[in-house]
Amino acid sequence: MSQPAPQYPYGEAHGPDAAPAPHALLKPVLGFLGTWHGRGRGGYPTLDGDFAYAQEVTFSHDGRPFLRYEARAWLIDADDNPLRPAARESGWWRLQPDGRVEALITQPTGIAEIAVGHAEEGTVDLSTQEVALTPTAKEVEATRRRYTLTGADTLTFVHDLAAVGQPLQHHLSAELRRRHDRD
Ligand code: HEM
Repeated sequence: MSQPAPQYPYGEAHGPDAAPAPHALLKPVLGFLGTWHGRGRGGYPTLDGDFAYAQEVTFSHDGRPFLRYEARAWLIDADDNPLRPAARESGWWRLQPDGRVEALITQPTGIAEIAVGHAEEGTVDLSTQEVALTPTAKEVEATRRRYTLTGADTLTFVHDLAAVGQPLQHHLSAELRRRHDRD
């Protein structure tokens, strides 16, 4: 008797030419749309040494003036073999008419960030406005994230971190390439 539950009827676009058409406010970030992967290096004064990691990042939209953002990383050895899963996060970048970006980003380590910044052609620079922590999360005070399109298919990412009593400083940098098998 009962009808099948309705399926979500709206599409998700992973590229500027995919449907639905992007909202006009997404113009400064159209080059980010899609899935990226690559390698990076990280470290922090409280850690024993630097580490190498690989990462996959996806930006998509549903026609409204925000991007959906998802990233997952894993540690790798010198031959690119996976060592263990590392940070994951997901969130939303809300584009404003003057190019400001308001971002909401959450991580399974108990950290939720509200970050603000701006998008110009090819770069997005976000700094923490507020961090909320679950009771057992590591003490994170602030972050700064810079994403730069260095070519149509290359994206660099730099992440600074103020946490566990340390001032804002480098935690991660990565160079990502666009994946063409997913659009
Ligand atoms: C590509 C993404 C990331 C990678 C590969 C990464 C990797 C690491 C690694 C390997 C450690 C050492 C502890 C461990 O082995 O788990 C660490 C520590 C830490 N990371 Fe990250 N991380 C990433 C993103 C982030 C982000 C987005 C934040 C915060 C917003 C963050 C905050 C921290 C903090 C607070 C510590 C602990 C430092 C300490 O207790 O001394 N990480 N990270």
